[in-house]
Amino acid sequence: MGALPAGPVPALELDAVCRAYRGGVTALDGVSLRVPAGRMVAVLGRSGSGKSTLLQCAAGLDRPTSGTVRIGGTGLAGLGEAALTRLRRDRVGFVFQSLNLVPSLSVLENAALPLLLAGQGADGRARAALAAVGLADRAEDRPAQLSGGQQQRVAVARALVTEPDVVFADEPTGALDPVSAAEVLALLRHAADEGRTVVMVTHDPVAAAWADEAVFLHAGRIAAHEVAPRAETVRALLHELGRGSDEAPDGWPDLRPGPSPYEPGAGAHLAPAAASRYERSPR
Ligand SMILES: Nc1ncnc2c1ncn2[C@@H]1O[C@H](COP(=O)(O)OP(=O)(O)OP(=O)(O)O)[C@@H](O)[C@H]1O
Repeated sequence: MGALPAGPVPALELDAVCRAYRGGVTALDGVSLRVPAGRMVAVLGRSGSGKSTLLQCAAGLDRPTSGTVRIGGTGLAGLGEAALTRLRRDRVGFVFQSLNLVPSLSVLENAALPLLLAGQGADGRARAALAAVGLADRAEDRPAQLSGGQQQRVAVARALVTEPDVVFADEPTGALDPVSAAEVLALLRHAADEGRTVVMVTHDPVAAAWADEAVFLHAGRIAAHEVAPRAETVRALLHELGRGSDEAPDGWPDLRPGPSPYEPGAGAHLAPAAASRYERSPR
């Protein structure tokens, strides 16, 4: 393989990442992905295509069998557990579908949790993070006193409280009604517009339309990607994908073993985000 062209360091870079599980399942089979700072990427694909595994490997929660993951140019493979934990704590935020809020803690304490765990003063920053998600007045409540959408906004506040470079979101809107989902998506979009990188796994074509790019996984490989995705085209691609077997569906660009669409500079042609911060306008 030739030397990579020089360019700005991507916020997130996966190079030929494979993840095989015992028992012979290859969940990821040579995934390469480069995401510059300030980009929001949606990861789609049918159940079992490897989306969660991709997120786990990219976030340093799981270690690939082979291939490399870099966050801000730092290779994760070379880090010991303590350094990896620090990197995750300082530079990465997570939002999960299952929220993971601590019921016995207040909303404010939940938002502050990453800072508290790091032994840092948390109150001011956590209040600011709560204000940013519109929940300043619910700081003293317990999570159970909030709606599902509000709880997910607390989870977003917690993910952003450390001002991370990269935010990973796994089905962040899966359990929400459309209005609450739009509120959460607007917050993630806003984070990207502020310069953070957002990688979001979703099954929802409408959610994917908030992203700058959509990546479609099929049998552990990137089968296609779409720049400035629209819900209708994402839906159509997912439909095609659903009809596929273990091979890339007919008519899909098979990107193996050619270059990744995420080579440096690949995003330079992207149109600026079409949406206002809190309301996604149709493309
Ligand atoms: N710990 C594990 N041990 C063995 N196989 C696993 C493990 N985790 C995932 N797999 C397998 O790896 C493949 C990819 O799983 P993954 O959870 O990444 O898919 P996914 O696209 O996120 O699916 P879903 O949309 O259903 O969440 C599947 O075949 C799954 O069964």
